Formats: sequence, C-alpha cells, structure tokens
Amino acid sequence: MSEPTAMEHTSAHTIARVLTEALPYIQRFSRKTLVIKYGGNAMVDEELKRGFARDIVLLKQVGMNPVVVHGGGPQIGRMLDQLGKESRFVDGLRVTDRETMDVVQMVLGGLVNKEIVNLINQFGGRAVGLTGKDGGLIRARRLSHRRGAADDPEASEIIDLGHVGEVASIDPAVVHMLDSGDFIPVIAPVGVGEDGAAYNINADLVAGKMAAVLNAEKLILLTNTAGVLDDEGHLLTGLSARQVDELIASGVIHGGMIPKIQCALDAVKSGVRSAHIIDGRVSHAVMLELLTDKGVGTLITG
Ligand SMILES: Nc1ncnc2c1ncn2[C@@H]1O[C@H](COP(=O)(O)OP(=O)(O)O)[C@@H](O)[C@H]1O
Ligand SMILES: CC(=O)N[C@@H](CCC(=O)OP(=O)(O)O)C(=O)O
Repeated sequence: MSEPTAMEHTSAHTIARVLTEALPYIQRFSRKTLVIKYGGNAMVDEELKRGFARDIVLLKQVGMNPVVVHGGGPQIGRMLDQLGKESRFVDGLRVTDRETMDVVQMVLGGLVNKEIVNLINQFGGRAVGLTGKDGGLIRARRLSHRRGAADDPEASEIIDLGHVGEVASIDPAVVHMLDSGDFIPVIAPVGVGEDGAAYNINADLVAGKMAAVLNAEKLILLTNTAGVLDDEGHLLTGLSARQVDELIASGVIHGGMIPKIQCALDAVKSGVRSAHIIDGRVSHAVMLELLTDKGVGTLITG
C-alpha cells in the first residue's frame, strides 16, 4: 500500500476533527427535545430535502428527540393556482375560506407531510406524520387579526381571515408517546376548533408553541435567508429581545420575518433554552447548527 499523500492526510485530519467536534454536542443534546420548523421556502430542491431528512435521522440515532413542524405555503399556493383559485395574504397570513381550507389540509396533511415522513423513513428513521387533529394535538381558535397601528385601536380594524387560527392549547401526549417509542413526529400546522372545524395556523406559530409546551432545548426555524439580516444585508449572528424590538421599529425586520422572530422570542421567554433562525438553503444546515462549533444563522435570546 502506498503512503497517503499530504492532501489525503490533511483531509483525513479535517474529517477526524469535525467528527470529534460533534461529541460534546451529542452529549449535551442527548435525550433533549429539539423542535425544528421546516418552512416551505426551505424545501427547494430534492438534494436539500434528502439532506434535511438524513440530519433528522442522525439526530434521532444519536439519542436526541427531534420534532419536526413543517410549513408548505408555496406548495399550497401552487395547488390553489392549479385549481384556478387565487391566493390572498394579509400581513403574511393566508386568507382561508372553506374551499381554501380543504386545499390547505390536503397539501399540508397529505402531500407535504407524507413527503417528509417518507424521506425520513427512506434514510432509516421511523417518522409518523400528524396534523393537529391527530391525538387532539393542537386545539385552535379563530384568529382575530388586527390590521393597522397595533397601539392605536382607532386607527386599526379587525380583519376576517376565515379559517385562520391560533394555537389555543397543545396536548403533547401523542408526541411524548412517539418520542419514547423511538418514532419521529412530523407535524402539519392544522388545528381543530371546539366546534370540530379545521384551522390553518402559521407554521412558525405552531413550532414556537410546540417548543414551549415540550420544554424543548432548542427551537430551530429553517428559512430562505442566511438568518436575520441588518439594513446592509449582513447576517446578525445574535439578537436580544430589545434589539429585535428596535429592528422591527426601524423596519429592518419586516414581512414574514416579524412573526418568525416573535415566535422565537416567545419560545425563549417560555423557557426554551435557545432559538435559531437558520438558512434552509444550505445543505445539512440542521447538523451544522447542532453539531459544530461554527453554528449558522441568528441566535435569539430572551
Ligand atoms: N431583516 C430581515 N432579515 C432576513 N429576512 C427578512 C428580514 N426582514 C424581512 N425578511 C423576509 O422574511 C422572509 C422569511 O419569512 P417567510 O417568507 O415567511 O419565510 P418561511 O416561508 O420560511 O416561513 C425572508 O425571505 C425575507 O424576505
Ligand atoms: C395562516 C397561514 O398563512 N398559514 C400558512 C400555513 C403554512 C405555512 O406556514 O408555511 P410556510 O412555513 O412554508 O410559510 C399558509 O397557509 O401558507
């Protein structure tokens, strides 16, 4: 056998270093619950989706309890488009009439949920897909959405968004049962009202509440930016509640990033150890965040 070249030696050394670096993280997060929100915008290509599924299987294999909450906004939009139905949003929330609600349930609970479940299972995991209806997991109530100046009721109005809900309560029994049975829960953000009606809930909201109720070690929100960016487009690696307020007030944080960061803040205030907004377009983003010294994206602290 020939001697390894200098290049082979360096690369073997790097691999060993990276693997060793993972050990303290594996020890720290073993048996801990990690809620990972997989946004529809981060499910952009097949290779990335497979990388995500592999990461989840690996985390479970080394003793952590990953709980996946997924979105699927763009996928719902495409299906509505195919059916000739318009998508309408108010402040980032989809106006959801009865017909749209049916499509939301079909796409989130059927298509997207089962695609993620299937991918995880193909890599050797045991994923089980749930909507908030299963096992009475997510109780919802109709969201009363106020549009306009939040601090001035005179200048704002309540908008009827139809079947858009917020989380009223979460009964985590079914998630605990799956975790303890070595299954990986994959949750679609559909809740059920007292009247038995289905409600469409923003997936960030569900992930944040789920992390709080499960007393998770971490909430990781995967999206389609490097994390939270400043006004010059540079990544902000760490943010406190006060800094977040300032960035929202100055308009640097806007649109879909506002509910996302608020969910992250709420989760941290409710006892989740840390929340991260990371770039789902980077392959193996979850593994890099959890198992390397580098970390990726923005860390939000209370
Ligand atoms: N300061 C900011 N940093 C990064 N993204 C921001 C910021 N302010 C607004 N955004 C927008 O928020 C988007 C992420 O929210 P959203 O589209 O709802 O994501 P997802 O579908 O992953 O839930 C980004 O693509 C970006 O357009
Ligand atoms: C009320 C509301 O807007 N619900 C979202 C639910 C899916 C979601 O949140 O998906 P992403 O995470 O991919 O954006 C929707 O209908 O698009």
